[in-house]
Amino acid sequence: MNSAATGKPAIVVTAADLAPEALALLQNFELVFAGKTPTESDIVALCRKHDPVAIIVRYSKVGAAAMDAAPALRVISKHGSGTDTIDKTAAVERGIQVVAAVGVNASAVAEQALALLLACAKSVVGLDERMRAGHWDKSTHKSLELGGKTIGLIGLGAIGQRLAAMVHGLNMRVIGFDPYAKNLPGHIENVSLDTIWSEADVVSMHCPLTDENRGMINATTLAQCKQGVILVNTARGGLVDEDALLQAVRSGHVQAAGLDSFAVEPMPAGHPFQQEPRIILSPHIGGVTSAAYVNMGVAAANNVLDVLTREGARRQA
Ligand SMILES: NC(=O)c1ccc[n+]([C@@H]2O[C@H](COP(=O)([O-])OP(=O)(O)OC[C@H]3O[C@@H](n4cnc5c(N)ncnc54)[C@H](O)[C@@H]3O)[C@@H](O)[C@H]2O)c1
Ligand SMILES: O=C(O)[C@H](O)COP(=O)(O)O
Repeated sequence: MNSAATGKPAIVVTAADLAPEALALLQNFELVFAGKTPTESDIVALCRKHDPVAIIVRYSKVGAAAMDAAPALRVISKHGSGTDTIDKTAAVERGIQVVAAVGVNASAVAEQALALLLACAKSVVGLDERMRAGHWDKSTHKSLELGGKTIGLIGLGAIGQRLAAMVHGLNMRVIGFDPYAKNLPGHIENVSLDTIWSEADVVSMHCPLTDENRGMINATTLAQCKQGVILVNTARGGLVDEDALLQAVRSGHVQAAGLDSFAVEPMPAGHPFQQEPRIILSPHIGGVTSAAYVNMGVAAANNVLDVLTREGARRQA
């Protein structure tokens, strides 16, 4: 619906801002920003008030209630790759298109996964803290050498394949599990999940979160992993049973974990991960380099424009 104030159709953005390059593409729309930490009910209220033609999703869930509050809604566009916070079934039922900006943050996230992996293998954070406290651990410390070790990538799409190329350069053996991947480069072996658990020294998550794979890293699968495995998760927190991971790190079965995504975000104060030095944390910033932030905004905006243009053309035909 067009805004009474501006006469322009509205777009709700579930964030506080967009890159200037994305704003420039959306000048013919009234942009309604939901703020830094919007809840699902905030989005529903904004939809009811502004009846947007599009929602650009960064934070918060977008479910059937938001869709029903916005009769003009034609497209839900993810500022990024993962669409797990969008109720896609409800969108299909209502003829609303869901689009994602897949690939534009792949290098950024793969680099973050590598940074977390290296931080785990080389104890970067712990050694830094020890030195600042006046210690010199040269005679006692031994790092893990990744060259020659096996990494198991779960999900071999844009990010998984970028990381595969990076760790191939470290002379790691790269195995992966992806039931849908085709035409993989020769340095990646697509194997069964059982092979991942039994052969990987590092397991790194790069698949979408779905109802089928929620909690796939759990007490059972962790127990199947090699003693001393490192887990990296830059995908979605819901893929990991956090209690099971914590127990496995505390027991030493998991040597270390590098996490950029969490079951609940922002991670609640007092979360036990904060007390565990062998769990390295980053606040879901894997996809947010300066370049990727621009690219995600531009792709999300262009995806909105594409759908609205196609819809307009279809209506005129
Ligand atoms: N931390 C971040 O900031 C950040 C940024 C971007 C993406 N992500 C997450 O990473 C995920 C992957 O992103 P991408 O851009 O590589 O997406 P992508 O679509 O290019 O790749 C995902 C791959 O996972 C595979 N897959 C689907 N279900 C699977 C399953 N059950 N087991 C194994 N593989 C499966 C698909 O076939 C596909 O090849 C996103 O869905 C998102 O959740 C996180
Ligand atoms: O799925 C994604 O691409 C990420 O979660 C990043 O998206 P965001 O930084 O816009 O939340």
